[in-house]
Amino acid sequence: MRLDYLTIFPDYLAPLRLSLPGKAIESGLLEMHVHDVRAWTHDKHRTVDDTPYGGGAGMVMKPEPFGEAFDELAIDGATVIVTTPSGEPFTQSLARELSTRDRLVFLLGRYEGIDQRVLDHAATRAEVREISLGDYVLNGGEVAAMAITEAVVRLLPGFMGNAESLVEESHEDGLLEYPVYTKPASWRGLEVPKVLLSGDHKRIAEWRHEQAVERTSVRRPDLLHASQAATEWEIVPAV
Ligand SMILES: N#Cc1c(-c2ccc3ccn(Cc4ccccn4)c3c2)n[nH]c1N
Repeated sequence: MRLDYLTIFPDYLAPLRLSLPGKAIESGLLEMHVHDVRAWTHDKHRTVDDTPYGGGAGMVMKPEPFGEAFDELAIDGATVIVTTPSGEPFTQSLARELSTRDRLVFLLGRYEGIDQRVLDHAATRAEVREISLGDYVLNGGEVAAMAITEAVVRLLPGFMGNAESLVEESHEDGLLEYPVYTKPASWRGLEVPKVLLSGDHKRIAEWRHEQAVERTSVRRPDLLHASQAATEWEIVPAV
């Protein structure tokens, strides 16, 4: 998978190189290219923003630098991800869908956002997905891009050593994860649940499922209702 990021804060994404194991990049499983949008400006001040048509507060990111970047980077056929508070919610299911793509090109806005014509033009050349990290307002798209990147890349075949753990994770089966424990068996008067020390794998699996259902019903009843609704209507998830 190739990842491209168009941002005015390229250093913001530097930690991704730490969190995405270098071996994944060295092995060619992953290519990561971060681009400063100002590279495609031509004025002395390297201007990337201007006042909004129609008035209003703040500034809007100009279309020309993005257009020239699209041409030079040849984004045709890629999946363009625009992080924005007005996007579709980012979910594990969407992470799984994006992990099937060969190339993701992230457009990371600042100010009040990117001129809409950038997205409209991109849509004539690539798949465009406007994605929101959640219902709160950030100052730009970089944080969301890092979260989306980590959630997607870890699903790539061969990236995580133990593929089995991916299946048991929160949200993969529609439930939150069960509580986990490790040594010592007794710590500050707190004991590990005895069932986990029993060696009875069937009972352990049952206990873990019960814990996941209980945790989900308390913290995220919406996830339970969604799965119940799916069951009632026998919705067959897209494969
Ligand atoms: N994903 C995501 C986001 C963002 C996000 C993403 C990109 C930009 C580019 C500029 N801003 C500031 C801004 C503030 C107000 C209205 C519009 N834009 C962004 C915010 N906020 N919250 C999320 N879940």
